[in-house]
Amino acid sequence: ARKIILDSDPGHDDAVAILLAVGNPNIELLGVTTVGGNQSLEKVTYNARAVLQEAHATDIPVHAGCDRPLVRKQEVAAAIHGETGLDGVELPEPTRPLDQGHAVNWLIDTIMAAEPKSITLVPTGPLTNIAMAVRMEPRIVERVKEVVLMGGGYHVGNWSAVAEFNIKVDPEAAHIVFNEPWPVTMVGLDLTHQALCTPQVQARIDGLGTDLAHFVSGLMDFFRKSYQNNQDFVDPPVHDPCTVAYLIDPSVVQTRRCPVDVELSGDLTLGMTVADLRGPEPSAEECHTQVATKLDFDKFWDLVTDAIQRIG
Ligand SMILES: Nc1ccc([C@@H]2N[C@H](CO)[C@@H](O)[C@H]2O)cc1
Ligand SMILES: [Ca+2]
Repeated sequence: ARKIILDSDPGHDDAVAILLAVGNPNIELLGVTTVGGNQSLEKVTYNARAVLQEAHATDIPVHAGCDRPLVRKQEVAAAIHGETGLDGVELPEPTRPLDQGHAVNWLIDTIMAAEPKSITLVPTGPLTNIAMAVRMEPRIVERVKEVVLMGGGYHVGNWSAVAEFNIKVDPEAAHIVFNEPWPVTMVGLDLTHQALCTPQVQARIDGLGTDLAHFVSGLMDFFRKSYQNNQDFVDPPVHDPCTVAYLIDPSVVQTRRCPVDVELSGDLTLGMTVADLRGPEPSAEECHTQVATKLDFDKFWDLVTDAIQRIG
């Protein structure tokens, strides 16, 4: 199984990413780390613990990380995820205490103790924790198998005309992560806006009939209303699990190798992930970054539904 660490800010779609990682047998979720993003660090950390509780996965450690960006002031996405960061459902009381120690230290210790190239980092929030870990222990860059992150977009923005929330909230952290010489797959909005939870998809999930199925459906109801009211979408795009789905089955997500860098000083373009799609596609030896382009919608939702069913 593919060993992963989910660095997240739950968040409705982060929650689905956690469930996909817990439910799919080809993924071994080593732990969840949290970062301030969709809501405060305290709220997203509670939410991560509650989602794992709901999935009966109380063996999975949760470590809290950075509560704000490296440089800039914190911004949350309360309009999308609500005051709790996971509005729309009753959250179970987590029985597993929050694991002690800062997420950045746990990330470094876990990666340095593991077989080289055995752990995949899956960030689905602002990249503050990952950037801090890289600066504290540069050797994690050569030891990590790859980074598959939800963030950015080469033609799409959602927190500005051209920038995506996870990147724009902490662009300096993103700049660090994209410029280290490790394999980075950017699963950006170009891809995740295809991962729409249509009423048909939601009905199929709800139809599983379990408490967890209804929990996920409740999350999607809230997420749909938020997206309708704030982003003029009919159906909500469930961004974060696209990263895990790609790791389970690479055929679910088509990619294109290209240079990607993060704008740090543009008035209009701060936080933009600038992908250079010109000319022939470079090789992996020439270019360590790739972007996700096309989603296999049916395969993706099959994986999500299957994981929810397997958890029971
Ligand atoms: N409008 C909006 C803002 C933030 C997010 C969160 N940030 C990423 C998408 O921008 C996802 O990780 C999601 O959790 C989603 C929608
Ligand atoms: Ca997220």
